[in-house]
Amino acid sequence: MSIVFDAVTVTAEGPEGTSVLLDGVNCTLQAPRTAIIGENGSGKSTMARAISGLVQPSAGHITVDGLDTVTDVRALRRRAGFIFANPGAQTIMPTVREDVALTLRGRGLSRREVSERVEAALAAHHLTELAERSCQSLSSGQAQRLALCAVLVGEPSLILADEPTSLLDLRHSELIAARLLAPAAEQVVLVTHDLDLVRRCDEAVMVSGGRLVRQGPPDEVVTAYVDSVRG
Ligand SMILES: Nc1ncnc2c1ncn2[C@@H]1O[C@H](COP(=O)(O)OP(=O)(O)OP(=O)(O)O)[C@@H](O)[C@H]1O
Repeated sequence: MSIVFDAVTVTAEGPEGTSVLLDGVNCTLQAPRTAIIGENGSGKSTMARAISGLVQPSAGHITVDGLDTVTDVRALRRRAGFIFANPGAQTIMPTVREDVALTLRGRGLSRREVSERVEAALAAHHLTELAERSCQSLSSGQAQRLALCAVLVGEPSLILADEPTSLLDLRHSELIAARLLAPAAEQVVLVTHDLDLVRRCDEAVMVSGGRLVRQGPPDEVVTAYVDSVRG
């Protein structure tokens, strides 16, 4: 798969006028696992949200395997799974099991197939014991695991994950990192501050002030990032 940013600018209107969130970003992301890194407010989440079509460029275009993120958004949503930074916003159904099953609705699967896939996904994310719990009653880390589980059960070709391990304890960070870095999807794009996780990806890009300032092997990009912070 290939994600192409072609002269992408994203702006937002606020009380203080127009803010530039992304500023003329050009890049092609095609490594199986790409990490987006940078300081708070640099534009990482905006990049991820723009790839998913949740945010629209005010200039330029983004394509995912040739699908335009604005005009082909429905086709794109069928292929991509998005894990938000605030996982509580992502649960729709009352219980954990129902929320995972929702992803498989409308796909023409038999009840048995749905049930088998849901139970396997719950087990893989250590959620079986919480399956009947109300989504609203989960801790933040449990909600983050549920969000990932509900995305992965749909077997998307592309996973966009915004800080997927930020709320997790060490054991579950490892579990989720392993799930994301294993070939769970053809392509995974992660926004993260976890530099160990970045080093386990195939490529990294660094964003600063809404611009893409570096792209390359994770070790090199992490070193440039650390140097830029420490001066
Ligand atoms: N709707 C909006 N209106 C105005 N400014 C916005 C809007 N959304 C984001 N921003 C600003 O755009 C900039 C980039 O935000 P973004 O969420 O992409 O940063 P980030 O790199 O993901 O940061 P963090 O590491 O803190 O999650 C920030 O300065 C943010 O305040």
